[in-house]
Amino acid sequence: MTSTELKTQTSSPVRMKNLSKIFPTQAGETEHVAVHYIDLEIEAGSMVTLLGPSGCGKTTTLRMVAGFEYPTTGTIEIGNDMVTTTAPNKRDVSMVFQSYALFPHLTVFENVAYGLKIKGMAKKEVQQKVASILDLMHLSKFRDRAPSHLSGGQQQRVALARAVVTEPKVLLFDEPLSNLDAKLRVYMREELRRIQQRLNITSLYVTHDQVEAMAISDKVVIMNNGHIEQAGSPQEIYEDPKNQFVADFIGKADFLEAHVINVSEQVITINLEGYHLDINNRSQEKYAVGDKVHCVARPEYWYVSDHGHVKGMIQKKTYFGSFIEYEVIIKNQTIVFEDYTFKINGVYEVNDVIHLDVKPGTLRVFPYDGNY
Ligand SMILES: Nc1ncnc2c1ncn2[C@@H]1O[C@H](COP(=O)(O)OP(=O)(O)OP(=O)(O)O)[C@@H](O)[C@H]1O
Repeated sequence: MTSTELKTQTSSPVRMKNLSKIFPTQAGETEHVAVHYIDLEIEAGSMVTLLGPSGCGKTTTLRMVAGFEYPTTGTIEIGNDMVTTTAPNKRDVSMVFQSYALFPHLTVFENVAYGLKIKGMAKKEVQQKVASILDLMHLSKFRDRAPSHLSGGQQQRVALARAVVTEPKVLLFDEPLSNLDAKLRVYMREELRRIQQRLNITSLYVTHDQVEAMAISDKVVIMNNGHIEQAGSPQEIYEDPKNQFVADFIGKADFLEAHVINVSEQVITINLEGYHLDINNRSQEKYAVGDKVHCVARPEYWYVSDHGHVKGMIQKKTYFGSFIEYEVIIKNQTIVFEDYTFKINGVYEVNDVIHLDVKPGTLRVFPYDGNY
């Protein structure tokens, strides 16, 4: 293989240890802890996404890995190199921005070639390498166009080509798809994941969009107030949220008030509006009989059953094409139930009384917190 062919890289992990960022006091304000002593590893060749509400510290974390901000405490390693305070251009990372940040006066080819020329690569090698990457990104036919003559999606592909052509150790994405319309976002996120996996580049991605995060990530990191609430595969985060914040932030969840009526090593039995439900006892929290708890249920885990544990009346029905969402009143609380089987099993109407059961092992309990 020549150096101009596209390689699947030997990737490097990124390790952040005890990383924090405290922005200094400004006039009239107290100092602000944007990132709060986090530990996080991005495994070699993997895609990790930072997800969380506005202001939770996602961008600041990304910028510390890029070298645009220096941490207040902690360290950042890329492979075997400690880069905590290394200048951005010396740490072998590339960043893809929401704004594309292409050079308007250069063609697509020249934009992608720029970083290689700066590195002093010979002209012939540059030609071959850029041609390979444009081919991989399905951009060859646009090579002589100016960025202004491309669509948003095409411009973002050029930005990605420019970021990966220099074979950086780490690729950083700062909400790269935010400017694209919904359909193009879906297409582009698939493209982006394909390229990241094809080139095996260790990547850190910041987004507000949880579906996007689930679709492209090996690991999703849920941040809140500068802390990591949970890091795990998309499935772990969705199916086994560690706390109320994660359960509430990812997907839909009912937070139902209930009381503990029995606790064994394996099972916590709760009383939900007079109905008794068994829940796997996997929580770190210790519960006692009489404790008030939140019982958290995902809407798609409920199903109608003649002998269902919980009886209620439908008060609202909404059609979403692939499922129907029912709001079911259970005495003083509402269970939201999404029925994906209605095209086979039939439809219920408002005021119908139904019995619901829930898929075993899918309910969670958390300590009662008036915020939910
Ligand atoms: N240069 C700065 N000086 C002072 N405070 C800052 C600075 N940059 C960010 N912050 C604050 O740090 C906190 C975290 O900001 P950050 O941009 O990392 O959040 P975010 O999760 O990326 O938010 P968003 O999703 O809105 O982009 C915010 O409260 C923000 O106001």
